[in-house]
Parts: sequence; structure tokens; C-alpha cells
Amino acid sequence: MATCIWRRLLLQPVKCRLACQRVKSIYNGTHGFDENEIKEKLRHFPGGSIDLSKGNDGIGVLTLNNPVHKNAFTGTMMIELQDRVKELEDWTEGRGLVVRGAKNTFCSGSDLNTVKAMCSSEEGMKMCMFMQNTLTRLKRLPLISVALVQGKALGGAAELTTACDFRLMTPGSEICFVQKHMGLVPGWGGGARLVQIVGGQQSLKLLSGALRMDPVKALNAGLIDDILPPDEDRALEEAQHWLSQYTKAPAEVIRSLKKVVIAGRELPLEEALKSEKDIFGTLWGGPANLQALARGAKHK
Ligand SMILES: CC[C@@H](C(=O)O)C(=O)SCCNC(=O)CCNC(=O)[C@H](O)C(C)(C)COP(=O)(O)OP(=O)(O)OC[C@H]1O[C@@H](n2cnc3c(N)ncnc32)[C@H](O)[C@@H]1OP(=O)(O)O
Repeated sequence: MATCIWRRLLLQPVKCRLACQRVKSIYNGTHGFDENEIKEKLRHFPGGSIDLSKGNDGIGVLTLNNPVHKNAFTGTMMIELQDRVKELEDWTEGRGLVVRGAKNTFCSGSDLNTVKAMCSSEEGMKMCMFMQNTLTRLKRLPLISVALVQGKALGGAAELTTACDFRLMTPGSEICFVQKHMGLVPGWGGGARLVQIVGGQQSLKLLSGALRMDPVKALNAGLIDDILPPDEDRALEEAQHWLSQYTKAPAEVIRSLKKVVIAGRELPLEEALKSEKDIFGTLWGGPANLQALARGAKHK
């Protein structure tokens, strides 16, 4: 289906096509998915918040905030996550994003009270489609995102980390796909994304063993990109510093680079190549390009 949407977009004129890349959800009415219906249900399970701060430097910080329950996702937090992702889609100055949990822990997955109250297969599927839509949009944001894992990232939270471009862990933290222990498989798209990140063999081990991945194991498995120094209170600063090596350039350049990678990741080769050409065309002869030429940049 995603390929179908991309195909349709690629038949449109360049300007419109690039604008339309914002249509990024997987499920809609044609799949029998009624977003308003599931949102109405999720509203019955309130608590916590998803906070977004957007820095003047183009770096955002998205905080899962429900520390009394280890930042577990309540129903309203799922809705708020979607709202914040929409806000980020409209943030044209954005270049980077850190996703983290409040109070030095990451997130313990879905709120178990919400899970217990929505235990029919039909309700589970609707929640799963809602979260897949949101996390797919998060992964497709035209900015570079990094999950900062302090403390535990369990179940749905482990899936959330895979919806970021990069993952960082602090010493003592843990990522664990506990779904097997809950009699489940990943449902927020984390299974498919995990395979893209670490490959099929490693994914099978991580999921079927519900392996508890400490930072060293996670780094060796290719699940994370780095381990931060052991100063919990400076972790956000360290993550922002780490991210800055990938975001130091004009916003339009970073955002275009991410779009090229999304196309390469998601489209058949010929379509990805055409998309790359279109994106290239938006930068060639533009301000950043002309300034670099005027500077006579050397890449020693
Ligand atoms: C797998 C499916 C997936 C989905 O697709 O939706 C899910 O994500 S289901 C959720 C999977 N996660 C869990 O099962 C986590 C269960 N919790 C734990 O294992 C532990 O609480 C912990 C996260 C390892 C933390 O342990 P500890 O440091 O010892 O703290 P407490 O256990 O005392 O927790 C403090 C407080 O927080 C409540 N809590 C923790 N996680 C959740 C949660 N996911 N939902 C609701 N509440 C949660 C915990 O019950 C404590 O509350 P109080 O007892 O009221 O103090």
C-alpha cells in the first residue's frame, strides 16, 4: 500500500509530489480503519503527556511524561503522540529530534490498564493500526531522530525506539522486546523495522528470546548507534551533542538528505532514483549550494 501511495505521488508534478509526501499513514478508511473511533476509545484512558519543545537551533525534544508509571503509554498519550508528530511534520525549520522519557527512564510500553481494558482482538488491532500510523509518520519525518534510552525500554517502547533513525543508550539501561512474555508479537511496526535495522537472524533472536539488551549487547547487535557517558543528568545534552554531528547544515539540506534516504528505504530503485533527482533539483542553485560555491569549499 505504501508503494501504491508513493507511485501515485510520483506521477504528480514535482512540487505537488514533494508536498504530498506528507501523506504518510499506512491505514485509512479504505482499510476499514476509522481513526476517530479508536481515538474516542483511547480518550477513556487518560494520564501523562507527550511534551514537545522545539529549539531555535532546529533540534526538538519529545518527552514521554508519565513517570509514576515508568512513562507507560496511556490512551491519551497515544493520541498526544500523534498530535506532536503532526506538529513536527509542519515544523519546516526542524533538523533533528531527540525522543526520550521523563525522569531518567525511557518507557515501559503500553499502559497495562489500557491494554487490559481493550483486550478484544478487534480493539487490539485498531490500537495497533493507530500506533503503526503514528510511528510510521515519526520515522518518515524529514529530520534526523534519535531515541535516548535511559532506564528501560520495554514492549511498545522498544518498538518506539525503532521508529527513530538512531538509538543511544546510557550505561545501565535496557531494551527488551517483552512481547513474547505477553503472549504477543510486536504490533506497532517494531517487528518490521527491527528486521530493517539488525536483519532477520538477529531479529528472530531478540524477539523469540525476548533478549534483555544492555548497551554493550545492543551495540554489538547493531541495534543502537552509541553508548553515552555514565552521567544520567547530562544524558540529554550528550544526546544533543551526538546528534549535532548529523544536523550541522542548513535545514533544507538536512531535510532533503532524510527524504532521499526515506525514498531509498521505501521505494523500488527506479522510483527512488526519480525521487532523488527531484529532491536534488530543489537544492541545486539554491542558497546553500550558491554559498558553498562562493566560499570555494575544500574538503581536505
Ligand atoms: C507487549 C505488548 C506491548 C503493546 O503492544 O502494547 C506492551 O507494551 S504491553 C506493556 C509491556 N510492559 C510491561 O509489561 C512492563 C511491566 N512493568 C515492569 O516490568 C516493571 O514495572 C518495570 C517497568 C520493569 C519497572 O520496575 P520497577 O523499577 O521495580 O518499578 P515498579 O514495578 O514499582 O513500577 C512503578 C510503577 O509503575 C507501574 N508501571 C510500570 N510499568 C507499567 C505499565 N506498562 N503499565 C502500567 N503501569 C506500569 C507499576 O505498576 C508501578 O505502579 P504502582 O504499583 O502503582 O507503584
